Amino acid sequence: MKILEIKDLSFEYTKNIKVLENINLEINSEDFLAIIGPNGGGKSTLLKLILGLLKSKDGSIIKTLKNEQIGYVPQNTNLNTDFPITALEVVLMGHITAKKRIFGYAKEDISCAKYSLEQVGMKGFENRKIGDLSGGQRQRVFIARALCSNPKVILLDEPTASIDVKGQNEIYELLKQLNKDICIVVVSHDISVLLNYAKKVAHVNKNLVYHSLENIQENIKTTDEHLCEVELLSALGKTQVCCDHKH
Ligand SMILES: Nc1ncnc2c1ncn2[C@@H]1O[C@H](COP(=O)(O)OP(=O)(O)OP(=O)(O)O)[C@@H](O)[C@H]1O
Repeated sequence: MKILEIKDLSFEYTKNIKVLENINLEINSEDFLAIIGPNGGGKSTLLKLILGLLKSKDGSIIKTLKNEQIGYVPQNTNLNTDFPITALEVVLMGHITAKKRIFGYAKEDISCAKYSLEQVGMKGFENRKIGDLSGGQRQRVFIARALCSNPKVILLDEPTASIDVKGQNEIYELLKQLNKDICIVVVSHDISVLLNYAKKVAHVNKNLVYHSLENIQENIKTTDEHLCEVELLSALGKTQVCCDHKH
């Protein structure tokens, strides 16, 4: 099912300097879409437009979802890890109805937050301080926070930045599990990891070039731990992957 359609979308922060130009993209409920591209290419801007945090005058974004059905895991979550807040409290922050009352959170909000932690493999960590968790565990907590509103799609901006290769794979395995029920859209530079999980790739560098990966993933697997973006794009080019884009 189509959940989002972007048509002829352009965006500029500064007048006459386009950061995104003529973007066309369709996202379906079962997708695992990787958004790749160089620094400053416009990936985060595209996510913010999808989330409605930025608005554009040019083009349209048609969503069949309510805003609360879109989960978001931002880049470099700006959380002071010295702040004495527990994993459970971080997750509760993502619960739209959760309000701290005089005697604490409502029982149903707490059980929902606990279930989200369980979904990301963090059962038993509810009362651990967020600052005491590893980078990978902390990222799972932020994914649990996004899961709280029962989203149909989760957008993640560089979810594995500063996490080691083992931790990256664990996060992507988790996303693969979640993708059984939820559409996943990930901005990432971790090309080799993404290759094993993404079903589609959108390369964003002001324009958007779309690739379906389904039939070529096997061909471009390498023994290297890290496949750089140039190698990936060259592999995509060699295998003549069809792109439904206009240059
Ligand atoms: N708030 C802003 N005001 C003005 N320009 C901005 C703003 N945010 C981003 N930009 C500019 O827009 C362009 C795209 O930035 P964006 O953060 O979307 O790129 P990105 O592909 O996500 O980059 P990275 O991979 O480095 O995170 C860059 O040139 C950036 O400097």
